[in-house]
Amino acid sequence: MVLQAQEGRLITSASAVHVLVATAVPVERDAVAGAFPAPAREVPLPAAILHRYDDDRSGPGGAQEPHGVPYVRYDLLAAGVGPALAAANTAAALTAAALAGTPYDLVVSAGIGGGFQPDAPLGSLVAADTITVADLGAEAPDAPGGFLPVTELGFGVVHHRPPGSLVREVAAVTGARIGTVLTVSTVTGSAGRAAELRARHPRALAEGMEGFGVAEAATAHGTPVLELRAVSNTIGPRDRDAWRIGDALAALTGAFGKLTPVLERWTSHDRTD
Ligand SMILES: O=C(O)c1cccc(C(=O)CC[C@H]2O[C@@H](n3cnc4c(=O)[nH]cnc43)[C@H](O)[C@@H]2O)c1
Repeated sequence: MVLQAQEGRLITSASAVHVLVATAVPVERDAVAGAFPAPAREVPLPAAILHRYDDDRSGPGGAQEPHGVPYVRYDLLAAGVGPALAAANTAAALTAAALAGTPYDLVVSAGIGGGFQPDAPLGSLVAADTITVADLGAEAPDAPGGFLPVTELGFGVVHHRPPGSLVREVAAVTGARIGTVLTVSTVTGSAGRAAELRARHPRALAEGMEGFGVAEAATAHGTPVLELRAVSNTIGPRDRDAWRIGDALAALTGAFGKLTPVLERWTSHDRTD
Protein backbone atom coordinates (compact mmCIF):
# COMPACT_ATOMS: atom_id res chain seq x y z
CA MET A 1 0.00 0.00 0.00
CA VAL A 2 1.31 3.44 -0.82
CA LEU A 3 2.26 5.52 2.17
CA GLN A 4 2.81 9.25 2.17
CA ALA A 5 4.33 11.54 4.78
CA GLN A 6 1.96 14.38 5.47
CA GLU A 7 2.79 16.96 8.08
CA GLY A 8 4.82 14.61 10.21
CA ARG A 9 2.48 11.62 10.06
CA LEU A 10 2.20 8.61 7.88
CA ILE A 11 -1.08 8.45 6.06
CA THR A 12 -2.13 5.65 3.79
CA SER A 13 -3.34 6.74 0.39
CA ALA A 14 -6.58 4.87 1.01
CA SER A 15 -7.27 6.84 4.20
CA ALA A 16 -6.60 10.38 2.95
CA VAL A 17 -9.05 12.43 0.94
CA HIS A 18 -7.90 15.65 -0.73
CA VAL A 19 -10.47 17.84 -2.44
CA LEU A 20 -9.83 21.10 -4.28
CA VAL A 21 -12.81 23.45 -4.61
CA ALA A 22 -12.23 26.18 -7.21
CA THR A 23 -14.56 29.17 -7.23
CA ALA A 24 -14.12 32.30 -9.33
CA VAL A 25 -14.16 35.01 -6.66
CA PRO A 26 -13.51 35.24 -2.90
CA VAL A 27 -17.18 35.75 -2.02
CA GLU A 28 -18.01 32.37 -3.59
CA ARG A 29 -15.05 30.74 -1.85
CA ASP A 30 -16.27 32.17 1.46
CA ALA A 31 -19.77 30.88 0.80
CA VAL A 32 -18.33 27.36 0.39
CA ALA A 33 -16.19 27.93 3.51
CA GLY A 34 -19.37 28.62 5.46
CA ALA A 35 -19.93 24.85 5.46
CA PHE A 36 -16.66 24.18 7.31
CA PRO A 37 -16.50 24.81 11.04
CA ALA A 38 -12.76 25.23 11.62
CA PRO A 39 -10.67 28.24 10.61
CA ALA A 40 -8.62 27.91 7.43
CA ARG A 41 -4.87 27.96 7.05
CA GLU A 42 -3.59 30.05 4.17
CA VAL A 43 -1.26 28.29 1.75
CA PRO A 44 0.33 30.50 -0.93
CA LEU A 45 0.44 29.50 -4.58
CA PRO A 46 2.30 31.48 -7.28
CA ALA A 47 -0.68 33.72 -8.06
CA ALA A 48 -3.37 32.79 -5.54
CA ILE A 49 -3.87 31.63 -1.97
CA LEU A 50 -5.38 28.32 -0.94
CA HIS A 51 -7.65 28.31 2.08
CA ARG A 52 -7.00 24.92 3.66
CA TYR A 53 -9.43 23.07 5.92
CA ASP A 54 -8.04 19.93 7.51
CA ASP A 55 -10.57 17.67 9.10
CA ASP A 56 -9.06 14.79 10.96
CA ARG A 57 -11.76 12.85 12.74
CA SER A 58 -9.62 9.78 13.11
CA GLY A 59 -8.37 10.61 16.60
CA PRO A 60 -4.91 11.07 18.06
CA GLY A 61 -3.54 7.99 16.33
CA GLY A 62 -3.91 9.69 12.99
CA ALA A 63 -5.67 8.38 9.92
CA GLN A 64 -5.22 4.69 10.43
CA GLU A 65 -7.18 2.00 8.66
CA PRO A 66 -8.80 0.40 11.76
CA HIS A 67 -10.71 3.59 12.45
CA GLY A 68 -12.02 3.53 8.90
CA VAL A 69 -12.30 7.32 8.97
CA PRO A 70 -10.26 9.20 6.40
CA TYR A 71 -8.09 12.22 6.96
CA VAL A 72 -9.91 14.87 4.94
CA ARG A 73 -8.50 18.04 3.47
CA TYR A 74 -10.44 20.66 1.55
CA ASP A 75 -8.47 23.34 -0.24
CA LEU A 76 -10.62 26.29 -1.32
CA LEU A 77 -9.31 28.46 -4.12
CA ALA A 78 -10.63 31.70 -5.57
CA ALA A 79 -9.17 30.90 -8.98
CA GLY A 80 -10.36 33.94 -10.92
CA VAL A 81 -13.12 34.83 -13.36
CA GLY A 82 -13.18 33.21 -16.79
CA PRO A 83 -11.95 29.87 -18.10
CA ALA A 84 -8.33 30.86 -18.75
CA LEU A 85 -7.48 32.30 -15.32
CA ALA A 86 -9.47 29.58 -13.56
CA ALA A 87 -7.55 26.92 -15.51
CA ALA A 88 -4.19 28.52 -14.79
CA ASN A 89 -4.72 28.80 -11.04
CA THR A 90 -6.35 25.38 -10.76
CA ALA A 91 -3.42 23.84 -12.63
CA ALA A 92 -0.99 25.59 -10.26
CA ALA A 93 -2.81 24.15 -7.24
CA LEU A 94 -2.89 20.66 -8.78
CA THR A 95 0.80 20.77 -9.60
CA ALA A 96 1.77 22.06 -6.15
CA ALA A 97 -0.22 19.27 -4.50
CA ALA A 98 1.28 16.62 -6.76
CA LEU A 99 4.82 17.83 -6.08
CA ALA A 100 4.11 17.79 -2.33
CA GLY A 101 3.07 14.13 -2.61
CA THR A 102 -0.54 14.93 -1.66
CA PRO A 103 -2.38 14.95 -5.00
CA TYR A 104 -6.05 15.84 -5.11
CA ASP A 105 -8.63 13.07 -5.43
CA LEU A 106 -11.29 15.38 -6.78
CA VAL A 107 -11.63 18.94 -8.12
CA VAL A 108 -14.93 20.76 -7.71
CA SER A 109 -15.73 23.85 -9.78
CA ALA A 110 -18.32 25.76 -7.74
CA GLY A 111 -19.99 29.12 -7.93
CA ILE A 112 -22.99 31.15 -8.92
CA GLY A 113 -24.32 30.97 -12.45
CA GLY A 114 -27.07 31.80 -14.85
CA GLY A 115 -30.02 29.42 -15.17
CA PHE A 116 -32.04 28.61 -18.30
CA GLN A 117 -35.72 29.17 -17.58
CA PRO A 118 -37.93 27.55 -16.52
CA ASP A 119 -35.70 24.54 -15.82
CA ALA A 120 -33.21 26.14 -13.40
CA PRO A 121 -34.98 28.75 -11.27
CA LEU A 122 -33.27 31.40 -9.14
CA GLY A 123 -31.69 29.90 -6.04
CA SER A 124 -31.71 26.36 -7.41
CA LEU A 125 -28.63 24.19 -7.75
CA VAL A 126 -27.32 22.53 -10.89
CA ALA A 127 -24.85 19.64 -10.89
CA ALA A 128 -23.18 19.11 -14.25
CA ASP A 129 -23.24 15.69 -15.83
CA THR A 130 -21.57 17.42 -18.78
CA ILE A 131 -19.32 20.46 -18.67
CA THR A 132 -19.36 22.04 -22.11
CA VAL A 133 -17.46 24.99 -23.51
CA ALA A 134 -20.06 26.81 -25.59
CA ASP A 135 -18.04 29.39 -27.49
CA LEU A 136 -14.77 27.69 -28.35
CA GLY A 137 -14.81 27.23 -32.10
CA ALA A 138 -15.46 29.17 -35.26
CA GLU A 139 -18.35 31.10 -36.73
CA ALA A 140 -19.42 29.24 -39.85
CA PRO A 141 -22.53 30.53 -41.67
CA ASP A 142 -23.10 27.16 -43.38
CA ALA A 143 -22.89 25.06 -40.18
CA PRO A 144 -25.91 24.24 -37.99
CA GLY A 145 -26.45 27.26 -35.74
CA GLY A 146 -23.73 29.10 -37.65
CA PHE A 147 -21.04 27.69 -35.36
CA LEU A 148 -18.43 24.95 -35.50
CA PRO A 149 -17.07 23.67 -32.18
CA VAL A 150 -13.31 23.43 -31.95
CA THR A 151 -13.51 19.64 -32.23
CA GLU A 152 -14.96 20.05 -35.74
CA LEU A 153 -11.84 22.01 -36.58
CA GLY A 154 -9.76 19.05 -35.48
CA PHE A 155 -8.65 20.31 -32.07
CA GLY A 156 -9.13 19.56 -28.40
CA VAL A 157 -12.35 18.68 -26.62
CA VAL A 158 -15.54 20.60 -25.84
CA HIS A 159 -17.06 18.34 -23.17
CA HIS A 160 -15.90 16.97 -19.85
CA ARG A 161 -18.02 14.39 -18.05
CA PRO A 162 -17.90 14.18 -14.26
CA PRO A 163 -18.31 10.67 -12.79
CA GLY A 164 -21.99 9.76 -13.09
CA SER A 165 -22.27 8.04 -9.71
CA LEU A 166 -20.86 11.09 -7.94
CA VAL A 167 -23.14 13.49 -9.82
CA ARG A 168 -26.20 11.39 -8.89
CA GLU A 169 -25.21 11.25 -5.22
CA VAL A 170 -24.51 14.97 -5.07
CA ALA A 171 -27.87 15.70 -6.68
CA ALA A 172 -29.65 13.33 -4.30
CA VAL A 173 -28.33 15.03 -1.13
CA THR A 174 -28.44 18.65 -2.32
CA GLY A 175 -31.55 18.60 -4.50
CA ALA A 176 -29.49 19.82 -7.45
CA ARG A 177 -30.88 19.37 -10.94
CA ILE A 178 -28.64 17.37 -13.24
CA GLY A 179 -27.79 18.61 -16.71
CA THR A 180 -25.23 20.28 -18.91
CA VAL A 181 -23.49 23.38 -17.55
CA LEU A 182 -22.09 25.63 -20.26
CA THR A 183 -18.89 27.60 -19.89
CA VAL A 184 -18.92 30.93 -21.71
CA SER A 185 -16.41 33.76 -21.90
CA THR A 186 -19.19 36.32 -22.31
CA VAL A 187 -22.20 36.32 -19.97
CA THR A 188 -25.31 35.84 -22.09
CA GLY A 189 -27.27 39.10 -22.22
CA SER A 190 -30.03 38.67 -24.79
CA ALA A 191 -32.98 36.39 -25.46
CA GLY A 192 -31.57 35.64 -28.90
CA ARG A 193 -28.24 34.38 -27.60
CA ALA A 194 -30.00 32.37 -24.86
CA ALA A 195 -32.19 30.67 -27.49
CA GLU A 196 -29.19 30.03 -29.72
CA LEU A 197 -27.29 28.33 -26.89
CA ARG A 198 -30.30 26.25 -25.87
CA ALA A 199 -30.87 25.16 -29.47
CA ARG A 200 -27.27 24.01 -29.70
CA HIS A 201 -27.26 22.48 -26.21
CA PRO A 202 -30.81 21.26 -25.43
CA ARG A 203 -29.72 19.65 -22.14
CA ALA A 204 -28.12 22.84 -20.83
CA LEU A 205 -29.51 24.04 -17.49
CA ALA A 206 -26.98 26.67 -16.52
CA GLU A 207 -24.00 28.70 -17.63
CA GLY A 208 -20.90 29.94 -15.84
CA MET A 209 -17.49 31.16 -16.89
CA GLU A 210 -15.02 28.75 -15.27
CA GLY A 211 -16.17 25.11 -15.28
CA PHE A 212 -14.51 24.07 -18.52
CA GLY A 213 -11.20 25.71 -17.57
CA VAL A 214 -11.19 23.98 -14.20
CA ALA A 215 -12.08 20.70 -15.89
CA GLU A 216 -9.28 21.04 -18.43
CA ALA A 217 -6.76 21.51 -15.61
CA ALA A 218 -8.15 18.58 -13.62
CA THR A 219 -8.16 16.32 -16.65
CA ALA A 220 -4.54 17.19 -17.44
CA HIS A 221 -3.74 15.77 -13.99
CA GLY A 222 -6.00 12.74 -14.40
CA THR A 223 -8.20 14.01 -11.56
CA PRO A 224 -12.01 13.66 -11.60
CA VAL A 225 -13.98 16.89 -11.73
CA LEU A 226 -17.42 18.03 -10.63
CA GLU A 227 -19.23 21.31 -11.33
CA LEU A 228 -21.90 22.73 -9.05
CA ARG A 229 -23.66 26.03 -9.80
CA ALA A 230 -26.15 27.95 -7.69
CA VAL A 231 -28.43 30.00 -9.92
CA SER A 232 -28.13 33.75 -9.27
CA ASN A 233 -29.79 35.05 -12.43
CA THR A 234 -31.79 33.95 -15.40
CA ILE A 235 -30.06 33.58 -18.74
CA GLY A 236 -31.40 36.15 -21.16
CA PRO A 237 -31.72 39.93 -21.40
CA ARG A 238 -29.31 41.55 -18.96
CA ASP A 239 -31.16 42.77 -15.87
CA ARG A 240 -28.67 43.39 -13.10
CA ASP A 241 -31.40 44.35 -10.61
CA ALA A 242 -32.92 40.89 -10.91
CA TRP A 243 -29.74 39.06 -9.88
CA ARG A 244 -30.12 37.20 -6.58
CA ILE A 245 -26.48 36.72 -5.67
CA GLY A 246 -27.13 36.46 -1.92
CA ASP A 247 -29.67 33.67 -2.36
CA ALA A 248 -27.32 31.79 -4.67
CA LEU A 249 -24.40 32.11 -2.24
CA ALA A 250 -26.63 30.83 0.58
CA ALA A 251 -27.61 27.87 -1.60
CA LEU A 252 -23.93 27.14 -2.19
CA THR A 253 -23.20 27.11 1.55
CA GLY A 254 -26.20 24.84 2.16
CA ALA A 255 -25.13 22.47 -0.60
CA PHE A 256 -21.58 22.05 0.71
CA GLY A 257 -22.94 21.47 4.20
CA LYS A 258 -24.76 18.43 2.85
CA LEU A 259 -22.37 17.12 0.28
CA THR A 260 -19.07 16.78 2.13
CA PRO A 261 -19.89 13.25 3.37
CA VAL A 262 -20.74 12.28 -0.21
CA LEU A 263 -17.47 13.64 -1.55
CA GLU A 264 -15.50 11.87 1.18
CA ARG A 265 -17.26 8.54 0.68
CA TRP A 266 -16.93 8.73 -3.08
CA THR A 267 -13.25 9.66 -3.11
CA SER A 268 -12.24 7.11 -0.48
CA HIS A 269 -14.42 4.15 -1.55
CA ASP A 270 -16.76 4.39 -4.49
CA ARG A 271 -14.98 6.05 -7.39
CA THR A 272 -17.24 4.35 -9.89
CA ASP A 273 -18.40 6.08 -13.01
O1 LIG B 1 -23.45 42.45 -15.45
C1 LIG B 1 -23.21 42.83 -14.30
O2 LIG B 1 -23.57 43.91 -13.86
C2 LIG B 1 -22.55 41.89 -13.38
C3 LIG B 1 -22.49 42.16 -12.04
C4 LIG B 1 -21.87 41.27 -11.19
C5 LIG B 1 -21.30 40.12 -11.69
C6 LIG B 1 -21.38 39.90 -13.04
C7 LIG B 1 -20.81 38.72 -13.63
O3 LIG B 1 -20.74 38.60 -14.81
C8 LIG B 1 -20.36 37.66 -12.72
C9 LIG B 1 -19.71 36.56 -13.49
C10 LIG B 1 -19.30 35.50 -12.54
O4 LIG B 1 -20.44 34.86 -12.02
C11 LIG B 1 -20.71 33.67 -12.75
N1 LIG B 1 -21.98 33.90 -13.42
C12 LIG B 1 -23.09 34.27 -12.78
N2 LIG B 1 -24.11 34.36 -13.63
C13 LIG B 1 -23.65 34.07 -14.84
C14 LIG B 1 -24.27 34.01 -16.12
O5 LIG B 1 -25.47 34.24 -16.30
N3 LIG B 1 -23.48 33.66 -17.15
C15 LIG B 1 -22.17 33.36 -16.98
N4 LIG B 1 -21.57 33.42 -15.79
C16 LIG B 1 -22.29 33.76 -14.72
C17 LIG B 1 -19.51 33.43 -13.65
O6 LIG B 1 -19.05 32.11 -13.49
C18 LIG B 1 -18.49 34.46 -13.22
O7 LIG B 1 -17.60 33.93 -12.27
C19 LIG B 1 -22.00 40.77 -13.91
